[in-house]
Amino acid sequence: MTVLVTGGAGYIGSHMVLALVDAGERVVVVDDLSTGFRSAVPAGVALVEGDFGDQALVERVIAEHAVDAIAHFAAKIVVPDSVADPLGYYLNNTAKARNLIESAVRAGVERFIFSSTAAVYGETDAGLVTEDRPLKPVSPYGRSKLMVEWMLEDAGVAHGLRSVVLRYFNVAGADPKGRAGQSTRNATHLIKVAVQTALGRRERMQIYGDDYPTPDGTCLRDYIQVTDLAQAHMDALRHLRGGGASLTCNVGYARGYSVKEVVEVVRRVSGVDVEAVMSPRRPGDPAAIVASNDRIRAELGWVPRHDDLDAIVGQALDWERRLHNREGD
Ligand SMILES: NC(=O)c1ccc[n+]([C@@H]2O[C@H](COP(=O)([O-])OP(=O)(O)OC[C@H]3O[C@@H](n4cnc5c(N)ncnc54)[C@H](O)[C@@H]3O)[C@@H](O)[C@H]2O)c1
Ligand SMILES: O=c1ccn([C@@H]2O[C@H](COP(=O)(O)OP(=O)(O)O[C@H]3O[C@H](CO)[C@@H](O)[C@H](O)[C@H]3O)[C@@H](O)[C@H]2O)c(=O)[nH]1
Repeated sequence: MTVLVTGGAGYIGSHMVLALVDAGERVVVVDDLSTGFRSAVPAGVALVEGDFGDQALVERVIAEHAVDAIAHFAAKIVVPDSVADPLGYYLNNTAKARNLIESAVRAGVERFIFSSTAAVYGETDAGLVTEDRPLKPVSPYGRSKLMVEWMLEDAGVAHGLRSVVLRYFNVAGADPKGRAGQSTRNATHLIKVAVQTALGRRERMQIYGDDYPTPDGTCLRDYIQVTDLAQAHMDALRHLRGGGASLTCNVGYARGYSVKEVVEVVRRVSGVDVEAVMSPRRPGDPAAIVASNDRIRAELGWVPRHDDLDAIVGQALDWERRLHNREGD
């Protein structure tokens, strides 16, 4: 039995590949390396360079590797880019996911784990977001993912495909053993940008909007450590292999930090007085979004082990230093 990981050369997918290899699982990665890196796939793991929407390719991989489960990470992921290029996002994240789901059904793969996002909720009022909140995504990115959730639900009813949909909140940090991290070029994620600024890779950073209805006026987010997130997928895989029913779960720590608080943590942990310039709001950003994680704890037995923003920032700093030494990868 082999797990097919789409997007396994990317940031989060590569941590999932490590978790699978650490657990003794067989893995095959399909990745077109559009934002991922060959070097992120550990030696000994098969990397098929190609498009996950290419049904002939995917069905051949499923047959050749005896795939019994698919963990689908591959996507375009930048919220403001999705506002500028919605059709590109709907093609890659939605239309190609339709093909992949059809390939799973045709090839008899019955287990599917999907990387969804907190962006499916859109604006939320105060309090922790539970999975049954109304889904009103405010960006094409969020909509492109929500449609995949619906396809999985419908394919489950029609074809018996069982799925775990994981709605990640803001993913950050790196493998605590230093084997993987976020290598994304021109990254837009807050912690990565702040850490790069601390290390002098960027002169200054921007804080997008301080007039939100939040305690300090900047946006609140729930930062989930990437190894804890990979573990959620391992728990989901065990659930599906054990015959568990389809499920949708948030993955977050139920604790929000404002943009200003994150920048302060980066200043403290790095010892550098990062220059952060107040700027206008960025399109597509909801004011606050913090997860309830009761369901994933109860249904999948997920236990977070890395819920510590100082440590997350420390891992991101370590990885960024290492990346700099390896530039040209
Ligand atoms: N980073 C976050 O904070 C976050 C939060 C919520 C959800 N997610 C979701 O997690 C998943 C992984 O995100 P990431 O941060 O690791 O991004 P990433 O860009 O590092 O990884 C995406 C990977 O998918 C590959 N890819 C993209 N389109 C492809 C295609 N058509 N065919 C084959 N490969 C393709 C890229 O080359 C890359 O390796 C995405 O689905 C994203 O929507 C991320
Ligand atoms: O240089 C920066 C970068 C970000 N921000 C702010 O920081 C917050 C977090 O932004 P970012 O790290 O870009 O994450 P999000 O836009 O919240 O989106 C992330 O988190 C979502 C889930 O919540 C995922 O679906 C997306 O893929 C992922 O990019 C937002 O308020 C941004 O406006 C800044 O102020 N300055």
